[in-house]
This record gives sequence, C-alpha cells and structure tokens, in this order.
Amino acid sequence: MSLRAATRVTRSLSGLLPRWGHGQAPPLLFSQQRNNSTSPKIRVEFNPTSGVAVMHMQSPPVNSLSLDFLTEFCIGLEKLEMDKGCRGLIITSSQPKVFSAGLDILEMYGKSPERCGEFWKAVQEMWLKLYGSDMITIAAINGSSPAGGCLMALTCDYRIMADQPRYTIGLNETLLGIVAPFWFKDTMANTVGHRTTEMALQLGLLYDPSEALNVGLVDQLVPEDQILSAATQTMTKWLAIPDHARQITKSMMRKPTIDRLTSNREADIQNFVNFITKDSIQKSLRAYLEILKKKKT
Ligand SMILES: CCCCC/C=C\CCCC/C=C/C(=O)SCCNC(=O)CCNC(=O)[C@H](O)C(C)(C)COP(=O)(O)OP(=O)(O)OC[C@H]1O[C@@H](n2cnc3c(N)ncnc32)[C@H](O)[C@@H]1OP(=O)(O)O
Repeated sequence: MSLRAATRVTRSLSGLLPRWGHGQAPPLLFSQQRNNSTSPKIRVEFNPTSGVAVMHMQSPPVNSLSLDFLTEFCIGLEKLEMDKGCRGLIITSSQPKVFSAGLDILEMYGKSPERCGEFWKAVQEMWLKLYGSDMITIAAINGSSPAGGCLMALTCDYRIMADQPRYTIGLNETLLGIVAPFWFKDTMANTVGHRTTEMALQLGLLYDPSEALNVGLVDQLVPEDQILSAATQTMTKWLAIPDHARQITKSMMRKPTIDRLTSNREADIQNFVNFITKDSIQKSLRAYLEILKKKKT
C-alpha cells in the first residue's frame, strides 16, 4: 500500500485507537533508541582549493531530523560559515533512496512539552542558519524528501534532484494530520509562488521529480549517478559571482521571511508545543507511525 493510501487509512483507524491523557506518553511501541547512536550523523568534506564543502547526511535509516541530528548539523554549518575559505556548500545524503524523511516523528510523539520545545528550537535554528547562510547552498536531492526534508532543500539557493520517478518531495504535513508552520509555508511560497503553495500544502502533495521541476520546487533533474558532478558544475557558475554582491542580494530577498520568525521565535515554540502535545495530534502521529511500521509487512 502506498503511504498516501495508507494515510487515508489513518482516519478510519483513529477511532479504534486507545485514548491517553495530555502530556502522558502512550505505550512505547516504536524503537525510540534508533537515533541515539554516537556515530556522526553528518560527514563534511571540505576542499580548500575550490572553497566548496560537501555535507553528507548519514543518519540511518532515513536521515530523519532528530534533536541530535539537528544539533550536529548546526554545529557543522556554523564551522563552515566561520571559515572564510568556505564559499559554497552542497548538501546530500549517504542513505540509499532518501534525502531526508523530515522531522523525526519520534521527537514529536510521547515527549514532554519541555523536550518538544527544545526540539522545535533546534528545527528553527537549522532553518535560520541555512536560509540566512552567506554561503552558496545547493541541495543535491538523491532520494525522497518529504516535509522537513523538503524544507531543508527549499532553504538552499538551488536544488538538483535525481531523476528517479519513485522519489518524491513536498510539504506533506497535512497527510499526517499536522500543519506546516508559517515559515515552512513562507519558504515554499518564496520558491514556487502563493497559489502552488496553497494547493500543495492543503493537499499535502508529494511531487515526483518531473512534477517538482514543473512547479519550480526543484531547479534541475539529472540521472542519480551524476548528481554530485551536476551540483559541482552549478556551484562553479555561482562561485563566479562576487560574494559580497550575491550575499547582499540573497539577504535582501530572504531577510523579511527570516525576520518574521526571529521576532516570533518564542511564540512559535509555544504554538508548536501546544499543538503537538494535543491528544488528537498525538493520536494521528501514533497511527502514522504504525502505518510506517506496517508498510514493511
Ligand atoms: C496551527 C499551528 C501549527 C503550528 C505548527 C505545529 C506543528 C506541526 C509542525 C510539524 C512539521 C513537521 C514536519 C515533518 O517533517 S513531519 C515528518 C514527515 N515525514 C514523513 O511523512 C516521511 C515518512 N517516511 C516516509 O515516507 C518513508 O519512510 C520514506 C522517507 C519515503 C523512506 O521510505 P523507505 O525507504 O521505504 O523507508 P521506511 O518507510 O521503511 O522507513 C524506514 C524506517 O524509518 C522510519 N521512519 C521513516 N520516516 C521517519 C520519520 N520522519 N521519523 C522517524 N522515523 C521515520 C520508519 O518507521 C522505519 O522504521 P523501522 O525501520 O524501525 O521500521
């Protein structure tokens, strides 16, 4: 069963699910330990000659954005940002078939409000740092990239996707019964326009590569084995533009969107915590996790 079809089942399943109290963790049915490994979740290769770094996301199984992952990602990004020799960053995945599965659902399920708040702050931090980066950022999307994974790609300056019809990309939050926050929505609207965003967000659309190219969600499609060479070629073109002129232009385009979150950060965290810890939302997340598990059997 496809995830899209499986998600429709969520609604009929939800009436059968047990109820649990606000802020109280339901029985742990899922492996909550998976992302606690101490091996690095990010590998960075920096070439001082070209001034380009490649960040490989390597957090099995699906590069989901856990608190640990986001912390490591932001530290890596900050180090590169502070290195004046680093002018460009390519972000890609070392996991087969997946760029990033988006926010780690286990970080939003059965967790205390404090922990949810800490997690959301890290999600904000990732977006603020990447969207506001002075570096040229290119997403080399070599696999599926739903929700937060799509946000990460949209936050870059340029997106190249592997031309593999089974990969999908999009902000599919509504399919999980949750809502893409205003800054996810703003980032998408800044890329593909208001009308496409309005429809995509309401329907939780996941696009295949050709559809994504058609609506402008990605900029280029290439065969999967050429994705890094294509990203490097594009980077060379962008590197030819004087940094200061490009950076000021980027900031001019993105600052109003960034300021909107910066000036509402605490309220946005509170909003997330209130929303995600609701019984009804926890129930949807639980049903979705069960569907992801059952997909294999
Ligand atoms: C009113 C105001 C509102 C304010 C805002 C408030 C709150 C809401 C904001 C929340 C924004 C949320 C953003 C998100 O990113 S939510 C996450 C959405 N992600 C997804 O829907 C992706 C789900 N996953 C998949 O579709 C597929 O896994 C795949 C990425 C296409 C890869 O497929 P495949 O290679 O077939 O792998 P499996 O499906 O078999 O998965 C392997 C294991 O990974 C687990 N998994 C998958 N995705 C996640 C995830 N996002 N988080 C945690 N775990 C994940 C899956 O369960 C499998 O686990 P197992 O090996 O233990 O069985």
